[in-house]
Amino acid sequence: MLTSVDGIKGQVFDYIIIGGGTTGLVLATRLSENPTNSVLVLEAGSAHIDDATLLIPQQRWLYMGNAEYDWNFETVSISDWEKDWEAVPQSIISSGISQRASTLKASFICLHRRLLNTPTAWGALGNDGWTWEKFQAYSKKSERFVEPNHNTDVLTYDTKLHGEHGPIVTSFPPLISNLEGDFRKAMEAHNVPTIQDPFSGEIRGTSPSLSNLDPSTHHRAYATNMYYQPVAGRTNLKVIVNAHVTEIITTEVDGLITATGVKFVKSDNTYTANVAGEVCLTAGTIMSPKILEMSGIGDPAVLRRAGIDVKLDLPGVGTNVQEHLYTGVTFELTDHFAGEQEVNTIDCLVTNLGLQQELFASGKGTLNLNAVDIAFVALADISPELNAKVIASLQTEEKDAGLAAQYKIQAEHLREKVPGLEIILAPGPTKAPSQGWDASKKHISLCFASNCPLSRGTIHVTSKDSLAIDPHVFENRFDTMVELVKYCRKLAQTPPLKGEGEGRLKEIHPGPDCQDDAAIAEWICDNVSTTFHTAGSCSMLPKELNGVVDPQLKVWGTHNIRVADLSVIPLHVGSHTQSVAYALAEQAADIIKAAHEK
Ligand SMILES: Cc1cc2nc3c(=O)[nH]c(=O)nc-3n(C[C@H](O)[C@H](O)[C@H](O)COP(=O)(O)OP(=O)(O)OC[C@H]3O[C@@H](n4cnc5c(N)ncnc54)[C@H](O)[C@@H]3O)c2cc1C
Repeated sequence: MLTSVDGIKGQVFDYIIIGGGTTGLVLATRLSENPTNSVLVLEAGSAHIDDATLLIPQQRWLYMGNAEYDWNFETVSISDWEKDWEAVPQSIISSGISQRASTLKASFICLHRRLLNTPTAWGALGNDGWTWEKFQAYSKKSERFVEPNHNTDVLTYDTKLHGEHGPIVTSFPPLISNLEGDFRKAMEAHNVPTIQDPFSGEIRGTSPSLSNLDPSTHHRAYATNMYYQPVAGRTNLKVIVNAHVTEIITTEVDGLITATGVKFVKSDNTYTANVAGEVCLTAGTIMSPKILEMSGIGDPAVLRRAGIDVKLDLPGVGTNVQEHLYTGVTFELTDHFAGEQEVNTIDCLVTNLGLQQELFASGKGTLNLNAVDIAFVALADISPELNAKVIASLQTEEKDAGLAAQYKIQAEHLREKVPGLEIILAPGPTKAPSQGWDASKKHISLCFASNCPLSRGTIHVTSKDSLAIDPHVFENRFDTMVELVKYCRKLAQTPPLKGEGEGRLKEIHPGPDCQDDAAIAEWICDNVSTTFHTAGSCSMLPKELNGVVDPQLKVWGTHNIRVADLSVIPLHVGSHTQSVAYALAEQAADIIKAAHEK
């Protein structure tokens, strides 16, 4: 239950979970299944239980950048830009990475994907027990799939691949764009097949994406309402919100750092919560390394610079940060019909939001519209020449041992055409109307993301209060993004997506004036964004490969501190991360339970 600081006075908990977001609430729910375990969750954000701002997924403009919901993190300037990065406006750079605050950690459009090769790669990087089979089993454990009863020609699936009894309801959005069939045929014309259901793990191709939406309410289904709320009455599970953790309190026992409690600030007062069992960090990729460093665990040079006493020399903390990069080409739709059906786009959310809000509850209207079709492709699909160039560069570049092990796998993936790029058929523009489009018209975008980054960023404290997030995103060239722009343009000219005659897709961003590679690269610099899929800052890797946690998710050199959020991913997934976070947390819960049953 939600509790006050007084509600935990004098208690010593079996588990303290830092961060009540996606992974934290899964862990809290599972660890408190045993009534003899006492579990405390400390969450920096507010509760926002039953908050329509979050429950209606398409209302992202209400929470993005709103300090009540959003941490509004900013990155530092990109440090090693291939071109003269002084010329790049700071706004692009500083809008790099941001995460949401609150127990109600929510995602945008809620797309679920699973990619076979990545959990296998985590195992190959020295992590016994991390396999595709386990990942698939834990994904199913988190999921309750509801079959669609509309657009069944487009919304294909294989029930065998989905969970039936898990907490997170997955379904397809009630409203689709109606351009999906034409998009698939255009992709097929470029030798990218249509696949029935990507949950098999073989995702190369175009397929319909699931959303974490409850079709009985049309609301977002996520950790707060699907894991936590049903068990909120458990007396052994306590959650304090608006509790900002600043430090894990430790002592040394038998040469291992051992947590005895957690320091947190609430309403400007500092408190300590005591632990007898374990501290589990689930504060997310950006804040988990910060909390470790604030606790004296990290690279001694970083800690000393920030004025923090070194308790444990662990140089991997805050390194190996990986992110997906995202933007899109936007087109005005000059013909509003695909065959007999009108194309649905989100433009009318700008011109007639009131009507759309009225329609929402009945499952109608544009607030129920979501992107459905995503094509996952390999770099070799869009440019065999660039693919060969990147593979060669991975073999010759100098790097540390941890990165060398990851690059070896990334080169294999590139050779084997493992999809590392995605193209999304998005039913709307990529920018706000103030940035140059007319909301009285209809728009679609071919959005794209580069999901298997070669560069690695860092997240480190610079003092006791400040954090430097340095994404290093363009260190390994942005030719891939340039090729993706060209590929999306080619797709827009491919029948039947193109439409009749001159075509129905009139490009407005970047627009016809942006043609040569240098101009496209410049446009990308100005328009690229995070996908909020940041991972890797507390990587699960052998210590000698710069790892932070072992395969049991325990911080190397500690007795009872684990990290169980997306920061432990040692090599980024080529898919969206939310379903990965649920599966990871389910596996983490079993690891922790097993450790204490011994
Ligand atoms: C805007 C946005 C859109 C997204 N869209 C999608 C999507 O469409 N599909 C998809 O698959 N994925 C999406 N994601 C990604 C997905 O939501 C994340 O990968 C996932 O939630 C990560 O889970 P986590 O538990 O690691 O971290 P989080 O869910 O971020 O949880 C961390 C929690 O810790 C809390 N915390 C941080 N520091 C402290 C502290 N010092 N003390 C106490 N608490 C603290 C935070 O407030 C937060 O609640 C999106 C993410 C964002 C931000």
